[in-house]
Amino acid sequence: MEERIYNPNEIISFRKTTEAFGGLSNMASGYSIYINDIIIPSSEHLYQAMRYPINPEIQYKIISQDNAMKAKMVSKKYKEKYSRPDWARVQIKIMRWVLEVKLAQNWEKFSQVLLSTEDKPIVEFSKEDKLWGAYLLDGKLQGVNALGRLLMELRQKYVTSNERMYCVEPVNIPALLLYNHPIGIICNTNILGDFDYTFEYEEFAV
Ligand SMILES: Nc1nc(O)c(N)c(N[C@@H]2O[C@H](COP(=O)(O)O)[C@@H](O)[C@H]2O)n1
Repeated sequence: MEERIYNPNEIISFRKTTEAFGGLSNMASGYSIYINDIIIPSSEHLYQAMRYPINPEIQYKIISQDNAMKAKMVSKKYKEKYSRPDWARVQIKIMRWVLEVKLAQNWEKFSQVLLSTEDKPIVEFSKEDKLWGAYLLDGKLQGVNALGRLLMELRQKYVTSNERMYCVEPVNIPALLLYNHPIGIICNTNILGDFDYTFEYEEFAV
C-alpha cells in the first residue's frame, strides 16, 4: 500500500484510547471478542495472537495480558523469531478480519463510533508507525495509514450502508489457528455483549 498525505484539519485522528475517537484504536478496552470459547480482551490481543498460529503458548501469553499495550509488548519479544513466515504478506488481511470481528461482536458501540466520524478520512496518529498510521511532517500527516484505511472501508461497507453483519468468514490463509484449533465462521455470540439471557431466566423461574 502506498503512503498518503492528510491535512490535519480535515480528518478524524485518534491516538489515545481515552480521546473522543479512542474506540477506533485496537488498544481500546470494552470491545472484547469471543472465538472458539475464548474471550479475547481487545482487537490488539487478537491481531497479535494471529502472528503465532503454531505457538499456542505464545498466543496464551498474549491473550492473558490485562491490557492491549501489554499484549503488544509481549508479542514484540517473540516476533522476530516466531512470527508466521508469511506475516508481511497476510497482516493486512488479518487486520481487516480482526476489525470485522470487532464490529460484528460489538456492533452497537463500534458502529456508533464509526458513524460519528461522518465521511471524514480516519487517520491513526503515530509518532513512528507509518504503516498502520501516519505522522506529522511539515504540518501534514504522512503515512500508509493502513488501520485508518481499513476502518474507512469498514465504515462504508457495513455502517453507513446499514448492512449490519452478524457473522464473519475466516481469512483465506493457511493456519488460521487459535490454541491449535482452526478458526471458522465467527458469529455474534459475544457472551459479554449483546446476548440477552432474560428468556432463559424466565423459563427456569418457578
Ligand atoms: N498505541 C499504539 N502505539 C504504538 O506504538 C503503535 N505502533 C500503535 N499501533 C498499533 O499497533 C498495532 C500494530 O502492531 P505491529 O507493529 O504490527 O506489531 C496496530 O494495532 C496499530 O494500530 N499503537
